[in-house]
Amino acid sequence: MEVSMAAYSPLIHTNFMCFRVNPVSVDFKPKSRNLKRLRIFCHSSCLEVRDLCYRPPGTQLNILSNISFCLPQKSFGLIFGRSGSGKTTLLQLLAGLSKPTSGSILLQRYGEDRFPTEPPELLAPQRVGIVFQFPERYFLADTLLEEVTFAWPKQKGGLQMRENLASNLARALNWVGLNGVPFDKDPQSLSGGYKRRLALAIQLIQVPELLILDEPLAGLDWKARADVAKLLKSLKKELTLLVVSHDLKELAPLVDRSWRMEGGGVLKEEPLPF
Ligand SMILES: Nc1ncnc2c1ncn2[C@@H]1O[C@H](COP(=O)(O)OP(=O)(O)OP(=O)(O)O)[C@@H](O)[C@H]1O
Repeated sequence: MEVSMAAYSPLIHTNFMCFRVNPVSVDFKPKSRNLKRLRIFCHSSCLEVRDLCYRPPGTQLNILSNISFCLPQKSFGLIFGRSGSGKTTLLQLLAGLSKPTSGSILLQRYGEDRFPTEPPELLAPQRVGIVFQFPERYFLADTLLEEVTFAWPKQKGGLQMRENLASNLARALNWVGLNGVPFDKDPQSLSGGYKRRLALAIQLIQVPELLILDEPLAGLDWKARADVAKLLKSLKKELTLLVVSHDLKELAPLVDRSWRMEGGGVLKEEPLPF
């Protein structure tokens, strides 16, 4: 499902995140076919989604039914499944664009002893970054600099936040490989792959706790797809990524956990189907 500009524009610029934590060692039992049960170094926090249900206002049918899963910090989760099964709807709930009918979206933190440090906290939408399908369709500005700074706070009181964002800007552009591109370049003149990089950079400036991507390879040529997949692999070293995609083979090497969304909005952990 594509998202209207009205829904997208404020979101791409307003989802902020504020803090990061250090990794500790925990047991991680991936069910993916290609991964043995192993003990890896990870994760001082974990996204925990519990019993999430969604029924659009005024309807009788649940689009999402009792969805529960967890995704450790700095890992790559992939959701696949048939068109219309509810994948985009789930991403919209995680990003705070819609409110769940019931259930919760939490962040559980762990101490060095690998036990929870305190009860899980609600994951605020400001700490989630989201890149929608075909994000370049929603670019608004005439220059790269205007695009990345579009929704930075303009009022006087926002000075501190502007300074923080500015100090992250170079790092974000560097991260996605846009550091050599002139600030006055028209975003629409970039190649397909570089437009995706720009959409990612806008989210990375805010260093999200969770970065959500809806069909990140859709509509790109083979070279750009390979480049974006490589970029996602490098982002995974620093961020927690949750991706919805039909491009399973290209993303498979990155995947730590995968789930199939079935009809009726039921999510089941499942290895990739090939
Ligand atoms: N506000 C709404 N009211 C009624 N039905 C809705 C609403 N939002 C989504 N739907 C329906 O919910 C179902 C799930 O849609 P969604 O876009 O989440 O599926 P998807 O798995 O992401 O599909 P695709 O892979 O094609 O993007 C669809 O049948 C859609 O028409």
